[in-house]
Amino acid sequence: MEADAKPKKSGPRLCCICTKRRAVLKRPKTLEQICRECFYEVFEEEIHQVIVENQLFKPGERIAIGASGGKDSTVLAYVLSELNRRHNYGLDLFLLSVDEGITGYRDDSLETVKRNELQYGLPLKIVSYKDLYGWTMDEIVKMIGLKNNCTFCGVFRRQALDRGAALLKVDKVATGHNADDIAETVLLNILRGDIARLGRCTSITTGEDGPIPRCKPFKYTYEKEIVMYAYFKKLDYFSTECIYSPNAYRGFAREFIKDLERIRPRAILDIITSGENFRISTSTKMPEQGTCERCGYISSQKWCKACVLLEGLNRGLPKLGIGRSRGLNNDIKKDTKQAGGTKSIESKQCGSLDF
Ligand SMILES: Nc1ncnc2c1ncn2[C@@H]1O[C@H](COP(=O)(O)OP(=O)(O)OP(=O)(O)O)[C@@H](O)[C@H]1O
Repeated sequence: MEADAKPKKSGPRLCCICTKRRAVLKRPKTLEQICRECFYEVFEEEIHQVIVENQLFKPGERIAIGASGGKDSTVLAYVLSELNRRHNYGLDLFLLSVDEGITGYRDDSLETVKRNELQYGLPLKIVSYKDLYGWTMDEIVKMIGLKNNCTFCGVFRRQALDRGAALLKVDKVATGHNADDIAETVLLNILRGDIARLGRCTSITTGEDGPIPRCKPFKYTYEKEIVMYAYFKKLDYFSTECIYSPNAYRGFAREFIKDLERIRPRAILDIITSGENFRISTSTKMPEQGTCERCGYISSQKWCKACVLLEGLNRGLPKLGIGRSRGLNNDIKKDTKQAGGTKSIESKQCGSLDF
């Protein structure tokens, strides 16, 4: 080194978007070093673009936000109400919570949602498994144990959200499913060979043929960015995992995706794109949509999954609706010589593979 060549002073790294303010974070999706203000802007703007490009909402619509009190739905409620104001979407927003009856988990997270109701000025409706089905998850777990309890919870929650949405008379339900959730579900559906669900799990809007459509404004939003946003904005959310969720298979898929993301952040978006581009062979038998003969809810079987599971619980035979090849619908089918012979590809072990 020459005597007069002094090492350059390295000042604070500047945000690579505005090039003015100091960079305080590395954006997980792109690894760009950016400032807090630019992070808020790109985060919110990307969600706005997704909403506009996919025409998720129409002016004047009533929208229920599925609010669990967790980070995703809390950020969704906050960002949707901000965007609604800023861009004049003209939406009537509501918070809709399902109380599964899990002591030490949902009761605490619902307290968070009640605070969010005041913080964001969004009316809240709570529907409970106890009122709808006569059972809390605590009671179900007491009867069936920890194995398969997610099946009950997932199936009941799906229907409970629809029923709550009907009570609120909303046009659509928006949920906080994020890009990581969707990539994980693509992978799980491939691993299980679940073609029907693989075909629809990447759709940003689902259930348009059912009672109330659902949409996922966070389809392309990374979980790490949601956590960062909630942290910097100091949003009030509940961060404990469900005490009854020992779903190891899903856990492995989640870890695998996190490992891929560490090496290559784009992996999450690429898995979603792969899921979107799968083509279902025309010879694959798909379930036909009908209505449950018992409760009138959408179902591809004689009875919907919730009624089958409930019947099992009430008869003291909780395994009745679990699994693929056995179960009440098959008994019903046999009894009534229902249309057929097609093996059901609807009844899977994990209740949350469908959004
Ligand atoms: N009990 C509930 N009541 C209302 N909506 C719910 C409930 N549980 C889940 N949801 C909706 O489904 C989405 C995905 O739920 P999931 O159980 O995968 O939780 P998550 O990914 O941890 O999301 P969150 O951080 O919002 O809890 C949530 O973001 C929310 O919109």
